[in-house]
Parts: sequence; C-alpha cells; structure tokens
Amino acid sequence: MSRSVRRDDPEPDAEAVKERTETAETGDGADTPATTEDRTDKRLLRRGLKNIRDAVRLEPKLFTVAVTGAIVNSATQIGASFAVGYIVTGVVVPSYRQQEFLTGTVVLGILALFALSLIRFTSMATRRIFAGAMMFQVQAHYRRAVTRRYLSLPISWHQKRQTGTLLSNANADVEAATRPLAPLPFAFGTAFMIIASVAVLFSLDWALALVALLLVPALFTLNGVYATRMSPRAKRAQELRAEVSAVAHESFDGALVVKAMGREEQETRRFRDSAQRLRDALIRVGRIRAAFEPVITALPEIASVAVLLVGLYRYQSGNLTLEQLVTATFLFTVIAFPIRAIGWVLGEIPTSVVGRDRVDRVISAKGDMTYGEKHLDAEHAAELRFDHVAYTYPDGTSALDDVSFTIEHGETVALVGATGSGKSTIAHLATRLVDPTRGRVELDGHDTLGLSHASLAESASLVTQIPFVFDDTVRHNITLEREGVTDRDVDEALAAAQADGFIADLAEGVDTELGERGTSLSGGQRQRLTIARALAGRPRLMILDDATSAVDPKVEAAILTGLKDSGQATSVLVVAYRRASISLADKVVFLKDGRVADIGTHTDLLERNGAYADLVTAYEQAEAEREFEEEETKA
Ligand SMILES: Nc1ncnc2c1ncn2[C@@H]1O[C@H](COP(=O)(O)OP(=O)(O)OP(=O)(O)O)[C@@H](O)[C@H]1O
Repeated sequence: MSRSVRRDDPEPDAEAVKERTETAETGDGADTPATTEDRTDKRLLRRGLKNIRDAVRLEPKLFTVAVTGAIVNSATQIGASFAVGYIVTGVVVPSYRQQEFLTGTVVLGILALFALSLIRFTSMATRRIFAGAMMFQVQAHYRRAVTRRYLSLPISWHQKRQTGTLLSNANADVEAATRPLAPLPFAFGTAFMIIASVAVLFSLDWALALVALLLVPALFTLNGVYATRMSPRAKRAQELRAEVSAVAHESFDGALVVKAMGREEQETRRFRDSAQRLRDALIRVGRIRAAFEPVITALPEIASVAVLLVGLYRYQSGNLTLEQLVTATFLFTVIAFPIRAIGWVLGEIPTSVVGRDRVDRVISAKGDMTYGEKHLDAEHAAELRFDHVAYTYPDGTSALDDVSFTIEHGETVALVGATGSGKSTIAHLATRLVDPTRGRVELDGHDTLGLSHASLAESASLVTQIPFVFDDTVRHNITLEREGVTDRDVDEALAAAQADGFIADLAEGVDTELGERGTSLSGGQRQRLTIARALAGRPRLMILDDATSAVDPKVEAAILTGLKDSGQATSVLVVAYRRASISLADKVVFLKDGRVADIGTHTDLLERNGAYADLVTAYEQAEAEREFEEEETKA
C-alpha cells in the first residue's frame, strides 16, 4: 500500500513514486526489464526534473535561500562587468591618453568593485551553505522513508533481500538520488544570469546577443546526448555498488564461519570479483564523463572567443563603443564558467534517476500487513487457537496444512516435531509475522487479523533461537523503551529468565554496555537475556521457539517451571527438544510434515504414538551424547 504524504513531514511523494516506478519495477524489487529500460531512457530528463521538483517540495525554504544567494551572486557578476567597462573606458583609457591619474574616479571604481566583491562572496557562501543543507535534509528524508518502510514491510519481504543491498538502498542510492541538488541553486542563478546577460547583450548589440543565444541550445543538446549515453552505465554501476555492499556484508557477517572453515581465499576472491565488476562499470562511467565533460567545458570558452571576434568586428565597423565591447566581453567571460553549473545538474540526472528508482522500489514495495482496530484489554493468560490453518511460503513450499489445536488460558504447550515439520512457522503465525494461507489464528476468541498492532505486540511475545542483542546496556535491551516497563519489571524478568546471576556479575550490572550483538555474552546468556526482554512486557502468551537451545538443561527446566508457577498470567507455547522440558508441558502438539499428528500429554503420547516415542528417544540420545562430549572436553 502506498503511504500518503503529510504536509508537515513531507516524505517522498507516494503518487510521484507510483508514477515513476510503474514502468521501472514490479513492486517487489525485481530488476528492471530490458524493454522498460528503453522507455525509461526516453523519459530520463523528465523524470530527473521531477525528482528535483520533489526535492524542492521537501525543502522549499532552504532551496529559496540558496537560490536567492545564487541570483544575488549572478546579479553582482553582471554589475561587475559594467563596473569593469566603466573603469576601463572612464579611468584606464583617459589616464593612458592624458598621462595622469584620475584619483577620485579610481577610488570610486575600486570602492564599487570592492562592494560588489563583498556581496558576491557573501551570496556565494549563502548559496553553498544552504544548497548543502538542502541536499543533506532531503537525504535524511529519504533515509527515514526507506528505514520506516523496511520496518513496516513483512518478514517475507526481508527474507527475499540481502542486508547489504538494503544498506546500499539507504546509503549509496539515497546519495545518488540527491546528487543534482548541490549544484541546483547555482544552476538557477546561472539561468537568471543567462537571461539577464542576453538582455544586456541585446541592449548593447544584437550580434553579440545572437552568439550567446546559440550557445544555450547547443549546451542543452550536448547534455541530452550525454545523459542518454550515461543512463544505462550509471544504472549498472549503481546495481554493482549494491552487489559489493551485499557481498561485503555477508563476508563480514559470516567472518567466523569463513575463518573456521578456512575459506578466506575463496571469500576474498568473491569480494575481489564483485569489486572488479564495480570498478569496470565505474571506468565505463568515467569514459563517458571524460568524453563529454571537456566538450561541455570548452563550448562556453569557444563562444567567448567568438564574442570577442564578433565584438571587435562590430567595434571597428562603428556599431559598438569601446565601453560596450569591454562590458560584453567581460560579461561573457564571467558567465562562461557558471553555465557549466547547468551541465552539472543535467550530468547528475542519469545517476540520480537510477538512485531514486532503487530507493522508490523500497518505498513503494507492496505487501504491508494491515492491522485491525480491536484492542484486547484482558489481564488473564491468553487463549490461542489454530483453526484448520494452512500456510504456504511465497516460493510455493507448503509448510502447514489443516493445523488445529488450542492453548487454553494459562496452559503450557510443547510443540514437538522433526526438523522442517513446521514448528517455527506456527510460532510466526501465532505472532502474526505471517498470515495463514487458509484457516484462522485466534487470540482470546478474536481472529488475529482483526487485532490492533499494539494489542498483538502487548499480548504475545516471541523469543527465537537466535537471540538479537542491541549495542546498548542490559537495561535498555530489556525495556526497549517500552512504556510501563519499570526497573522492578526488569529485575523480575531477569530473575524469571535465570539471568539475574550473571548480570549481577557484570561490571556495572544492568547498566553494563553489551557491545555490538552482545558478543561479550555467551550464547546461552544472550538467550536468557532475550527471554527476560519478552517477559518484562508481561505478555499473556509467551512463544519460545527453540529459545533455550544454548541454555543448560537444568536452567531451561528452571525457566519453564518458573513461567508455570510464577503466578504471572502467561500461557506458554514452547518448541522443545529435551524430554525434561517436554514433560513439564500440560500437553504436547506433535507435528509431522506440517500436520498435527497427535495431541495429548507427554505420557499419553509416549504410550500410544510410536513415531513420537522414537523422536523423543532420538532427542534424548542426542542430548546424552552432547553432555558426554561436553564432559570429555571439560576433563
Ligand atoms: N522462508 C521460507 N521460504 C520457503 N520455505 C520455508 C521458509 N521457511 C521455512 N520453510 C519451509 O517450511 C517448512 C517448515 O519450516 P519450519 O521452519 O517451520 O520447520 P521447523 O519445524 O521449525 O524446523 P526446525 O526444527 O529445523 O527449525 C520446511 O519445509 C521449510 O523448508
């Protein structure tokens, strides 16, 4: 669903995004088809200018101040050309002819030039400062929009994308999208200067004005050809930037595996190949730049020479005074360089369009979960019901079929099943990370689809096998700045998660900084910390998806017993592997190939279900072997 735009916090225009992306992408981030690319190229300039318009709408005040600075700067340059014309003809030439210095006039001329310079430098500084501020503000808007989207898009969307590519969207692509903004006010000032200069030139001499008039369309045509040539190359370079970022992220993230498996060389080669592809693409971009930029630079200079030649001819034929000739030539020299600013803006357009497209793919990505209005006010432990639930992953894998079971208020239910039987999928459905393909998931008798986001988050908490610890203190990792989570809640949650002991041993207790991903803690300690985090919110339903796998069996049993006996109003769904933990549950849901094979107490299932007994025995053997190995290692 496209996000609407609020005027007080204008993010990139969703309508504009929609229009821009309708031909450039499929909404799920797929690559642009080749046929679309051709059409995209034709509309490049229009789309680039539209990007600029969107940016100006986001930061109109900063843009206005920067453009005002640029226009004042241009006006002073035109003023300076008149001052120079006057000084040359009113001071230099008479002094030369009369062999005497006209002191008063010289002082006046110098003062005029000094005042103009002062205004020029102030206005230039204003233009630069505000143009930069505008660009960085717009970048911040896009970055916020991208990260906001990341956080609101469903898990299924994230599973299809590499983290490195997403990082690239929020960094390199956002920067590429806003590149024309830095020279934009300068280009506006230049446009003003061109119009004013042509008018001045016409007032001086029509032939000189004609030379200036010829220069403008020539520059625009050249820039048009440049942009068309550059577009596909810039697009490729931007894609490869994302690829390098993705490979780098994966390599760094998996550094431990790479080292442990001795794959450093292969991983270095993979990164080098990717970096080389980017280098080649950037060289191709550089070649186009190198071919066009000198011509774009030379064109105004050639025109300056033409003005001088035409001017001299017109002066000799008596159609132009000396003062007019000096003024016109000086005017053309000062506008020749700034004309390039228009070229800078136009030159950045291909890259900016590509960057913006990539940003828009995220902003306009579809697949949002919509939440209902219903708020559950209950204080008691929740009841969870799966009613003929089926779930198929987007790639067509059927994970669950016709799954029905109920966790009554305050019950602890163990989910047992072989690997791939659908346990995690059930955990994700219970917390609405995904929605059923068929059937209903109900919390306290209400379809979870109709519940508000806040109500769902307050009622049910999921703890996954891989604990995520933020680079922050223990306390903040537990509270997550949630309203109503007090220091007492933190202490109680740590105790219930059997984490109070090792936290107390940390240098600064709950105020200890844990570092990136909590690497200063052991795997089991991190798991206990994330259980405490879930408990601190006093959920009415706790889902532990293999969340105690790295925890000592005795500690795991203590956590589960604590949850059952604490008097806290919590129902528990636990994905369990250890016999001791399974036997603590009030009942067991036994899954086989995505279906409920049996439901009953652990003892009943052991007696009546051979497959269940085999699985639990296999778990037990694996556990015994693990314990034996651990003791051997210790010895
Ligand atoms: N993101 C995904 N995309 C496609 N198929 C998936 C995805 N995640 C899981 N599956 C498939 O869905 C089925 C159920 O997976 P699930 O993770 O729920 O099983 P599990 O019982 O939790 O397994 P384990 O005990 O190994 O964690 C499996 O066949 C798995 O391959």
